[in-house]
Amino acid sequence: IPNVQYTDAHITARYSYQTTSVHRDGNNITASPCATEMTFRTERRVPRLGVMLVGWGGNNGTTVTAAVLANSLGLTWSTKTGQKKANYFGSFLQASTVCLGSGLEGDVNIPFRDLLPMVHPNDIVFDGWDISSMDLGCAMERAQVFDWSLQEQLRPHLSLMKPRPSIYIPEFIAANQESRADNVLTGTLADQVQQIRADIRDFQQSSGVDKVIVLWTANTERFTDIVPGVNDSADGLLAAIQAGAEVSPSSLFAVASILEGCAYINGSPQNTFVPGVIELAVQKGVFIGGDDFKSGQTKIKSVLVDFLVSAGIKPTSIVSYNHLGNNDGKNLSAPEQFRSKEISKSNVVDDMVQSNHILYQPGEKPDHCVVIKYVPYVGDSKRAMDEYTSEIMMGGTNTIAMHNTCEDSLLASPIILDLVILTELCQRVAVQLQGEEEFQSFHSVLALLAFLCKAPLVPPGSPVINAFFRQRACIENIMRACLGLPPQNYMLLEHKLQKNFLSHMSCNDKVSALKKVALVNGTSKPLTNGFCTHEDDVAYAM
Ligand SMILES: NC(=O)c1ccc[n+]([C@@H]2O[C@H](COP(=O)([O-])OP(=O)(O)OC[C@H]3O[C@@H](n4cnc5c(N)ncnc54)[C@H](O)[C@@H]3O)[C@@H](O)[C@H]2O)c1
Ligand SMILES: O=P([O-])([O-])O[C@@H]1[C@@H](O)[C@H](O)[C@@H](O)[C@H](O)[C@@H]1O
Repeated sequence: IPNVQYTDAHITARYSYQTTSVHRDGNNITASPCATEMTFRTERRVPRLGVMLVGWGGNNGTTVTAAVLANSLGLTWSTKTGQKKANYFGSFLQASTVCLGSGLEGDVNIPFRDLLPMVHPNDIVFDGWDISSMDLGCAMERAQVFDWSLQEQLRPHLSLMKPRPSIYIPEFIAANQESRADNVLTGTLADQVQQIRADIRDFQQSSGVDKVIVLWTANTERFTDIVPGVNDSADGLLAAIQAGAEVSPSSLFAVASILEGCAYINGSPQNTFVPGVIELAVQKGVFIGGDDFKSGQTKIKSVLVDFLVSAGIKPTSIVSYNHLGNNDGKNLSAPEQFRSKEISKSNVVDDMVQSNHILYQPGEKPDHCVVIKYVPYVGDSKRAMDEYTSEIMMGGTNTIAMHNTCEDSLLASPIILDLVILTELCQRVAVQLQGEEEFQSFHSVLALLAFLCKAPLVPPGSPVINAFFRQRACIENIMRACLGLPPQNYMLLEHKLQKNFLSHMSCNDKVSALKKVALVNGTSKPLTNGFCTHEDDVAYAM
């Protein structure tokens, strides 16, 4: 296809970025179509990826590591409801599909992961840190997430995995975590940052991975005050660390990762990314992303409120209650740590509410209440109850109530995989604007991860989008752009006119044969037959 070129090294696609520029002059609004010509270039070689988890011995850390091991070993196990098989349900890359387009046979849907060459979770190598010294076999048992018959198969492998000693500053997490802290670094903050950097290098060298991504899935910290001269600039932050000023463990890990050239993702709600961290990431051209995995109640909220507001129904009261008994819940039972979570769970409706000035006056928003209670007996099985009350036509009200029970770590673990795999893919994408020589990468603040986060971190001045399907379409359409394919428009005009014009469409069907290239371990060779499944370790390219 003329606008896409395949070499062994790259997929290079010329793309016309079509937008609508709007100018408002009083009550007059002018909308003009715009086209920005650009070229997307994607490296095709998929690297061997190492993921270092901060909080590796926690429920999420052990669960995601164990799940990858179970999938890579193809494990099955017996339960009271029958035989279970390892899978990646809950990962949008591994377990959801996209409509590639339509042909004479109708829509063609393919696995999301097959749009572009990307890391397969089975191939990820894990390592990490924890303030608890417990090996991952015992930590898996402590987490109480997996069936016993599965744990027995996994334990011999996981027991060999031991978290590295970590940075521990008690004031940042709940006091009830102190009994866990038997695996902590000593020395100055600068010494500890150097140790974390050495750990990253040691892991890369000993494991033989090509690149490392660091992800925080340790406990939620209290928010950090932004202090001029301490954390409001990169230089100030580096000097503050040398001087031993107050810097949170999560920010210290971010600094260490960035200085080692490793992307850093924050799966918790605290403000790890103080201005100094963001500036350092931009200076070093390293990706950062977060905050707070969007896994359960908040994910549903970003769908339900979008549906209600888009349908012209006015949510006026949202109450999100849940209780859980895992260690995360224990940490969140402390006020300052709960406050961090309350903030990230509360801001998720802002963009949808602000988009509809018919329903809401400027500054008006629904009542929104977040409650989290710690009930040890229920463990990782979070019980969530939500109530959405809305105004409907002519003074009517509509109340939606829902109850949602799940193992919280089995919701978060696939999110962790999507975060690191999408981040690694973005590290291989570059964009050249027409008329410019150089190719540029995405901004260091990787806003594309918004789909996976409760409180998306975006580049300064960028809009924060929380609406679930807008976020998902953003990822899909950017990946389509890398293939030179237009965004999905869902118009299906070919079926809506009096005369069906399918036969007149100058599209793929007219192209003698889609150039399909099998991508096997980074090399490429022409396919001899039709599309293959991912299980054949191929990706599609047209
Ligand atoms: N569905 C979910 O599970 C979900 C969703 C969104 C966000 N989160 C967030 O993910 C994080 C982890 O959740 P979890 O259920 O795995 O919690 P967890 O308490 O089971 O695990 C956290 C781990 O971090 C360790 N830790 C604490 N401070 C540390 C430090 N400074 N360095 C290294 N390790 C440290 C703890 O020892 C523990 O093993 C929490 O912040 C939680 O709020 C979880
Ligand atoms: O993802 P979600 O269900 O909206 O939010 C969850 C909270 O409700 C839960 O109490 C907390 O322990 C998890 O860390 C997660 O943040």
